[in-house]
Amino acid sequence: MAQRVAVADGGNKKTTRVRVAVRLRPYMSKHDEKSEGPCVRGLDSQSLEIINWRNATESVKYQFDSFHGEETTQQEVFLTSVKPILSHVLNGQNASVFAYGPTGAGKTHTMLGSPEQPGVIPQAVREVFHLVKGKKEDEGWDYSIGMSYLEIYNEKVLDLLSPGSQDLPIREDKDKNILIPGLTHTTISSFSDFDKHFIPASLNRTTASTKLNQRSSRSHAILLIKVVRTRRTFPHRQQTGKLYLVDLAGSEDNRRTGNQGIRLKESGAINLSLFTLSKVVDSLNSGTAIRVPYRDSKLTRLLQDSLGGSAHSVMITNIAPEYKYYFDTFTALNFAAKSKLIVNKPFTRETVAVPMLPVKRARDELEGRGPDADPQRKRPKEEKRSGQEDASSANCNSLAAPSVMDRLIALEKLMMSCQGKDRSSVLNDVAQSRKEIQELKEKQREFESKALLLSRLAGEGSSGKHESDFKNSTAPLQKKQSNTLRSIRQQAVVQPLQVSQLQPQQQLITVKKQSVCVKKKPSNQFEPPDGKENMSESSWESKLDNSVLEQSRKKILHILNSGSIKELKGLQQIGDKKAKLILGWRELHGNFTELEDLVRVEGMTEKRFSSFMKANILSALGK
Ligand SMILES: Nc1ncnc2c1ncn2[C@@H]1O[C@H](COP(=O)(O)OP(=O)(O)OP(=O)(O)O)[C@@H](O)[C@H]1O
Repeated sequence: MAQRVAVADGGNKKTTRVRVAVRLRPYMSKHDEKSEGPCVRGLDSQSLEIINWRNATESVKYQFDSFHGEETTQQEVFLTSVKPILSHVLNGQNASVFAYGPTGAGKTHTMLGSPEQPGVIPQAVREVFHLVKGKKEDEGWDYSIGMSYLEIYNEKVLDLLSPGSQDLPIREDKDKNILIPGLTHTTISSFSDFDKHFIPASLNRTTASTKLNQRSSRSHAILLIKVVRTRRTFPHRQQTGKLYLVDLAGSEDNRRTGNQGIRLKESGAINLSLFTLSKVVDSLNSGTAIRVPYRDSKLTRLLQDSLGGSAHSVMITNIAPEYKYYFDTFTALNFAAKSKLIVNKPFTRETVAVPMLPVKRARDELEGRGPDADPQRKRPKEEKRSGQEDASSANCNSLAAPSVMDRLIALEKLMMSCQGKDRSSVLNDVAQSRKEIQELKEKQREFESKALLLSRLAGEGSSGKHESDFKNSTAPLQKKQSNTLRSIRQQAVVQPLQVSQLQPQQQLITVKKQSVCVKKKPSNQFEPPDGKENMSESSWESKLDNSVLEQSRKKILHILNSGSIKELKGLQQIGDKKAKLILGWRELHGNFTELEDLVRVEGMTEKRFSSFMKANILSALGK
């Protein structure tokens, strides 16, 4: 009888790094309503540059294991990034290839492709058969190849070869191999045999139409190719190599995808598992983590024996060049480049004087007094700033108000300086900043129709003055200056949140007050919902000393913002499900600004919140 042997990698326990490739999808004008042109482009076979959000005349350069530009063919991607790891699978080692990136950036195209342009999956399977054929002739091993195909949808493991099956469990055997009992495993004898099973199973994958992609993948699709080789002679040693080919669901910003209801829930699960994946890749690549957080999502748990350890892994990060993907691209690049050398362009900054609207103007806009105030009046405080920032805000498609800009600058510095540190807090900050930016951008759009044309100096004064410091022969990457863009620039300066005398916290509240979707109540003055029961729910608060109450609230907020699942579950009325929802919310939106934000978590009504507060504060006081 065949004996199973544990597969070791020459006794070397060192965790291998995840190789990172980036693929840029061709520019598509249909994704660029404002005709702004691309905001990212390749430099050479390993690096690319993206326009700096702080100043469109600058760019930031990233370097990866490989970069595949817009022109790269499916075959080139396969040959450079995937083929080199396949031979290991025949030697009983594990490997994984996964496509990561924003929705609509080309993951499915890269992994699956089309009959005319087959992607990584068909090419890799063909290659495995080819390699096995080559091996058989001279070595004393018999090979058998099998496949399983599953999707992780809303944190459920579903068998795509057996549609309609239930959520499958993920287990680990004593040799630390990951198993999925009940998952269909089919032996395949040729590539056409594979196709016969794979193509109909692919149609079982959960997809749906979102604003950004008509056929957006709503699940992570995972193809497992297992190669088992058995020694022909006694004692018939057997080795199993696993190859995971993964088409991840897109990382999403729900404001842009227009997701609601079920799509929003799917998106929460998608983003949560991608966040965990980013932590796992980060831990593996930094080499400093004591514990790689594989168990925090089904996706990473399933890939545990094929990602890190002695496995060979490649992440292909897909990005799109259009401006509307800018922040998704930026985030994806920062994720992908975490363990890479991020080269920050050393710019000689020229100060460009940009006339800014007075602070009052923004208020006038907010209060509906119209934009008739003197457009030449300047904000004294803003003028004292470096000038560089003024130029930035004008040039950069009005991405952010100063407070957010400051925050992003700090964040960017942090990202560049903390290689090797745990970056989950940085990622949280990124999520928070993105949220703020989105809110600001929405606000801007509201005022778009009212905004007066301000000064053309904002962009024109600076756009020709800076020269790219990149040592490449290509022309500087600059945004096309469409009419629409100009008007957006001008909105940058009428951004109502540039009220410099407000503290950041106050500014945030201002945004939220204007926001349609955020219910806001001043902290410490939580108004109870209507109804008898609620009246009694609130009366207990008035019996407590204010400072005691405030202290308890702070403690609860602290746990909500930094507690692990276990710590969250330590709170009254928070079970496993709610703790996970809170964690998920936090990962998507960043920290809770105040306790009342909790009502934004799925299933937390105001009534429940009220009762949650009472239970927790009273229990903390031992009442
Ligand atoms: N390199 C490429 N060359 C040509 N077309 C491409 C390329 N990459 C992507 N596309 C096209 O762009 C569109 C979106 O790509 P795709 O569906 O692969 O994105 P995705 O990242 O898988 O999106 P989602 O996460 O929503 O599933 C498709 O029409 C696809 O054919």
